[in-house]
Amino acid sequence: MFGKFFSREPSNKSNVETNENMAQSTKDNSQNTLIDSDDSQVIENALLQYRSERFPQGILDQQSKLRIEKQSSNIIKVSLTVPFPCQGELDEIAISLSSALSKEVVLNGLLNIMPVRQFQLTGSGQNIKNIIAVASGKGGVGKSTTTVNLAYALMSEGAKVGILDADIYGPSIPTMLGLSDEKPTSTDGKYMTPLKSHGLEAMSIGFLVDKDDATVWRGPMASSAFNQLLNETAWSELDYLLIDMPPGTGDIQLTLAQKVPVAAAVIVTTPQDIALVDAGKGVAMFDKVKVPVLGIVENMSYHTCENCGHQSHIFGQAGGVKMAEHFDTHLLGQLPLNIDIRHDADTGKSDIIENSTGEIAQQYRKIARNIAGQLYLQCDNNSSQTPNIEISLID
Ligand SMILES: Nc1ncnc2c1ncn2[C@@H]1O[C@H](COP(=O)(O)OP(=O)(O)OP(=O)(O)O)[C@@H](O)[C@H]1O
Repeated sequence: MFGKFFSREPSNKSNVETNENMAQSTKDNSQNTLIDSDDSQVIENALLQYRSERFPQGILDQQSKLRIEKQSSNIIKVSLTVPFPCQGELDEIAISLSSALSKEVVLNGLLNIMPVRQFQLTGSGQNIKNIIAVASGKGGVGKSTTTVNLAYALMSEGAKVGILDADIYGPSIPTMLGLSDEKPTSTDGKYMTPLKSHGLEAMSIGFLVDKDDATVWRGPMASSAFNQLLNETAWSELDYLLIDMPPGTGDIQLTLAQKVPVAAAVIVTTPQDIALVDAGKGVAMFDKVKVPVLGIVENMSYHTCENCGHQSHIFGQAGGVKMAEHFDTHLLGQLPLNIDIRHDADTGKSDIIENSTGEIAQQYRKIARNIAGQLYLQCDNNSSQTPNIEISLID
């Protein structure tokens, strides 16, 4: 995978101070903790040349700072600034570097996320960098389950994340986060403190009123309840706030999409024809209010038999792929119909937090990286600029 990265050609970036020079300058002081300049060159070249779906123009961009430290004779620690959460991808690069150098290489991403449409909470000075709406045209496709798991997955990738449950008519987030018996409190009588599950901040109408009361609300009432939830919650400084939108594409959804400074939207669907038609309406709705759609997550795409490993496509096959092509958007990922996903959602557990390198967690984490990466690529103007790399070598 990394064959092409390990050529020893000198970097053509004039502003890159070579590790050899830096190594030379510190050599006399700390001979035994000094990093081998060959190792450092291999790491630098690998990162400079690294390309992926999420980093078509390279992982070291204009703001990148690369720091290469030797932790012990056999461990090299590398920190680099990244424009969106992608720790899982850095871990994969680290594995390849470790095997190439026969030393343990640890890659640590320092987040430098540019806000696309920053939301400032009135009176608190706190900012939410990016609000992402998660929507589905049709109910029951697993939108809330996917929102919760993607929020945990973004956290596992390194981001600070919150969830706002805008599914006023059927708030399921409290149950999915294991917070159904909790009530928010307020320290100043003005703002509600969001509830937390494994560090994920959450607010839902389900924390405040009885489920049955909310289901009879009409449009304006639902809309004002939603505004209160967003504006009267004392969110921390968040990188991403995911909004679990009510299912459908009617007036309520349209009003919500217009009222909130949503940076982008993600559409969840199953591969069934009927769900896909409705998901298409979701794409059209966001187009209408000029909110970029980052792509489609196909949920319940396939089921893998626990006994023989056979994959069956219970709800049809390739629907999400066709839909993404039709709407000229991205298929952000496909998730299995899986009993653990259902069990976690019903019992308020999170396999992603408890086993962040497990198979299901890796699937959600990859989609989370695709979402954050697409937001960066589609909406951030700096993404195409030439790298200006600062490299420091610490001994
Ligand atoms: N990938 C999956 N594998 C197994 N079960 C799933 C999966 N995704 C969702 N589910 C289950 O499907 C049911 C519906 O999911 P969920 O409530 O997330 O759907 P929704 O689209 O948000 O529904 P609504 O539109 O009614 O709010 C839940 O019981 C959930 O546990």
